[in-house]
Amino acid sequence: MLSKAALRLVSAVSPRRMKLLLGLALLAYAASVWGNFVSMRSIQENGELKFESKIEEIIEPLREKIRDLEKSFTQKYPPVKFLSEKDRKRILITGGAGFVGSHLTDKLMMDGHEVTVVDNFFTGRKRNVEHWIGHENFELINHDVVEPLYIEVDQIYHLASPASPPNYMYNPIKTLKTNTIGTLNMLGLAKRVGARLLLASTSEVYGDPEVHPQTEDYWGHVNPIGPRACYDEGKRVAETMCYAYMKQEGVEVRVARIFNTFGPRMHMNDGRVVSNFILQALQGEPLTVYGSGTQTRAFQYVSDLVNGLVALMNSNVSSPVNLGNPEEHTILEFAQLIKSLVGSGSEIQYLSEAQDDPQKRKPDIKKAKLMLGWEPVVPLEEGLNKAIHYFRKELEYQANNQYIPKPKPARIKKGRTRHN
Ligand SMILES: O=C(O)[C@H]1O[C@H](OP(=O)(O)OP(=O)(O)OC[C@H]2O[C@@H](n3ccc(=O)[nH]c3=O)[C@H](O)[C@@H]2O)[C@H](O)[C@@H](O)[C@@H]1O
Repeated sequence: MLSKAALRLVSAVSPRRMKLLLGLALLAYAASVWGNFVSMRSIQENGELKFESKIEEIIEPLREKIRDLEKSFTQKYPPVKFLSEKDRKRILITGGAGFVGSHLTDKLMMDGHEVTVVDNFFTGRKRNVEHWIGHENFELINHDVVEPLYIEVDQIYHLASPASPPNYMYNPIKTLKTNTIGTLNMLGLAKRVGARLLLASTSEVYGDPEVHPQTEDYWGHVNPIGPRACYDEGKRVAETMCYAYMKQEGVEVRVARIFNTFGPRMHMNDGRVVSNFILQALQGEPLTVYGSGTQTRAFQYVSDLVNGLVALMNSNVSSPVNLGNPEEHTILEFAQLIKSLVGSGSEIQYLSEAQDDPQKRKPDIKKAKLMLGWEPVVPLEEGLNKAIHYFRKELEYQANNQYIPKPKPARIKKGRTRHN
């Protein structure tokens, strides 16, 4: 039926119309083919777009990570002043990676000087100065001052020596060598290059003092054969060497008698009273008081000491100067203060008295006030809170990275025990 009707229609159409119709059909076919092609392309393009945006989603966080890594590799240093050639000094700090030395390094670097730190890392740590490594004004040398050193400098801050009683008693001969041979070497260097040398001496030169508070003209009361002598006598002879080089060789010397100092970057195992009490209070352990706790000390915050050292170095005072905070406390009062600042319920544990422990100590700082215009400005509690914050962070750090090495068994060789 349908084919008959179609035939009739076709025969009714003239050949011209037929051509037109065929042309139109061809055009429609071509259009439909093109349409399909275009829609397929757009599906494909859409797919590609989606694929690309998916890849972008994955890549962007990776790019972000690379940017972060690049940032962490491009070391950012603390801000440093620009000093003209005339004002910029080449400064050597022996023991510059230690507790006091590293704070002094920070100050002198930020003031715009060129600083060379020399340390044998017995009590110092690279970590204390790592924020300067790579800076054009900074150099770190792993060197023991017991060996000579040949460098060109304008000023020498000679701080190298263990300062905590357990550390300096650990190897008394080494403590003596550091304070005698080490000081001779540094004075020799100062003489050779015409540098000024500041010796970090100590309140321990007064021993267990019979004069209170201690003035610079007091000669002291030291047991020359006791357990503290390696440090006390080592520093006393170091002072003697400074003045011999000054008189005989014309070396410019400065001598700072440093009283008890505390602050961040004290070693966790330092063993001095401030770090011991803070760590004990933070961990809820008993605070170990040696003896009755009635012995006294006066504690200064490290930034005050650093300002005093720089003021002394740049002054014209060549005789010894006390640098300390005259606020005196008994050790027991000090234990109670730290307990309350930490908010700790730790007990007080009385242990036997340390041999030759000075029974009272407090600096007379009239000379520093008058001749350097210096005095401590950081209140004890403020300084202690900073130190507590530091040790709290150190404990957290330790807890997250704790690595307890297994003790190595002694190696047996040919039937005999060898000490590793
Ligand atoms: O901190 C310092 O700058 C000084 O430290 C020590 O001198 P010392 O006063 O004996 O320092 P600590 O070991 O902190 O002792 C202070 C007092 O606390 C007592 N102490 C210490 C540690 C402890 O856990 N418990 C405790 O009661 C000691 O017996 C002593 O009476 C060094 O010998 C000095 O050279 C140094 O300048």
